[in-house]
Amino acid sequence: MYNKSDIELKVAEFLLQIKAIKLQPNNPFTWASGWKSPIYCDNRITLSHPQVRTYIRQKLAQAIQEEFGSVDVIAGVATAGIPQGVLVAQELGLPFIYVRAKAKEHGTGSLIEGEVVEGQRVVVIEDLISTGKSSLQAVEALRAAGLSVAGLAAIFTYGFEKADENFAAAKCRYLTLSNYGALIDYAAEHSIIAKSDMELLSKWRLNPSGWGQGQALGSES
Ligand SMILES: O=P(O)(O)OC[C@H]1O[C@H](OP(=O)(O)OP(=O)(O)O)[C@H](O)[C@@H]1O
Ligand SMILES: O=C(O)c1cc(=O)[nH]c(=O)[nH]1
Repeated sequence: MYNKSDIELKVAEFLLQIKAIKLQPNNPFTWASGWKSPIYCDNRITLSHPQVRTYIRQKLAQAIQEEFGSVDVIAGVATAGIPQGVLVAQELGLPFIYVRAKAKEHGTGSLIEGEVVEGQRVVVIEDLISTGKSSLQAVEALRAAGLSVAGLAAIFTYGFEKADENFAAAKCRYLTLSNYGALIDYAAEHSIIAKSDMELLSKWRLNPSGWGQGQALGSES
């Protein structure tokens, strides 16, 4: 049986343990959306840890079966969603395709790689959702190619309202194994993140799109 809150906390624990969660308030990360952020969740590091990547692969596969039912093909979002998607496709014994951020400019000129079969039911695999823009760009490409998108599954979401709005507008369901709330709960319970950083994260989380703009870095108030 798939117990969501246990999985949310277990994945958060793994991400902290393997140092996939990075904090750099004084040297903020620039996200794909252009937002500046004191935190970065690098799910790519899970690939270097067989125990962690196996857990993620198995739990994503289980969640997909429970939430989305029968599926014909798994699609990965380039680049970080590709290896995770391959692992899930292997676990489920399904074909795999992937969606590039933009069409290849030489060779086949493809936007989607692999065997694209119109009418197939696909689940899209992403590593992480911030605004959801990268994920939904892949969803739209798959729909434009004639596939039916059952939903999207990712390892982690920041749980931003913006992402929920974007997925709702695109009429696309999504699930994630873990999220920012679970990460903060786990870190607080086990005193993993320093109090000063926890306070900074609380302020950041109130206005993530505006954080780091027009203020001295590391001293936002
Ligand atoms: O929800 P969003 O606001 O779109 O942000 C999340 C996206 O950002 C990251 O990809 P990135 O573009 O950094 O590239 P990569 O996957 O090639 O590493 C991540 O892998 C997601 O695809
Ligand atoms: O929004 C992003 O670009 C992003 C944020 C994050 O924490 N991790 C990541 O891989 N991408």
